Amino acid sequence: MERIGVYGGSFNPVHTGHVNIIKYVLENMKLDRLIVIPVGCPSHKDNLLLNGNKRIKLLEVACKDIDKVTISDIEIKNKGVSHTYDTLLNLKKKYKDAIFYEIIGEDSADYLHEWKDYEKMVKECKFVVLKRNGYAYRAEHENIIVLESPLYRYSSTEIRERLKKGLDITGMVPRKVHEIIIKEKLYR
Ligand SMILES: Nc1ncnc2c1ncn2[C@@H]1O[C@H](COP(=O)(O)OP(=O)(O)OP(=O)(O)O)[C@@H](O)[C@H]1O
Ligand SMILES: O=C(O)c1ccc[n+]([C@@H]2O[C@H](COP(=O)([O-])O)[C@@H](O)[C@H]2O)c1
Repeated sequence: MERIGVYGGSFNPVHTGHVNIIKYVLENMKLDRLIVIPVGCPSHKDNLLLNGNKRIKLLEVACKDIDKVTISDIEIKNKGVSHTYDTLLNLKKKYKDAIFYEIIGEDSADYLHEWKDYEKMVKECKFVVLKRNGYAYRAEHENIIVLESPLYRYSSTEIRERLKKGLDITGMVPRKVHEIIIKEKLYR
């Protein structure tokens, strides 16, 4: 059975932590494929995100050299609020005989029980939780796997704030992503 990782997020913008998480999970969960899904319209926060196609472009640049990774526009193309369970059902139609591993950080895991259709989702896929600074999540279901992952630095918020203040973000995002952010004056 194909092992498919699904990594959803705002990616506003993609940062070095995201990229390291992708590499770590691919390796440690022995995934055959990992689909990165930038959110279209978030259900749980204001939609003040950079345009979806720009976020996709930055993700493509960031993941260009990582085997087995694809960036999906499924949530960005769909009108309406994005819900992970709806996306999972869509993917299940396309990849019929696969096990899905939803990749999240501990901060997301902390309110996972509030996600739409959480009870159904936790029976139909597995969650893979990555450690995050300042959190101490404990799994409450056998399908939630907490990895003993390294602590990855950076958050998109931190990067947006630095850019607004005109501060340097070298190393916080992949080099090519940095170049585009500067060239196109994103997040100013
Ligand atoms: N440094 C990190 N360590 C562990 N998990 C992370 C890290 N950065 C992001 N994640 C996880 O990756 C997923 C997507 O993250 P997201 O795109 O929201 O980035 P973020 O840095 O948390 O953004 P923001 O600061 O805008 O909230 C979420 O489940 C989040 O918990
Ligand atoms: O489906 C839900 O109800 C739901 C509620 C909160 C968050 N999510 C998803 O969790 C992922 C991480 O969210 P965020 O805000 O940390 O980028 C992203 O793909 C969201 O769509 C999903």
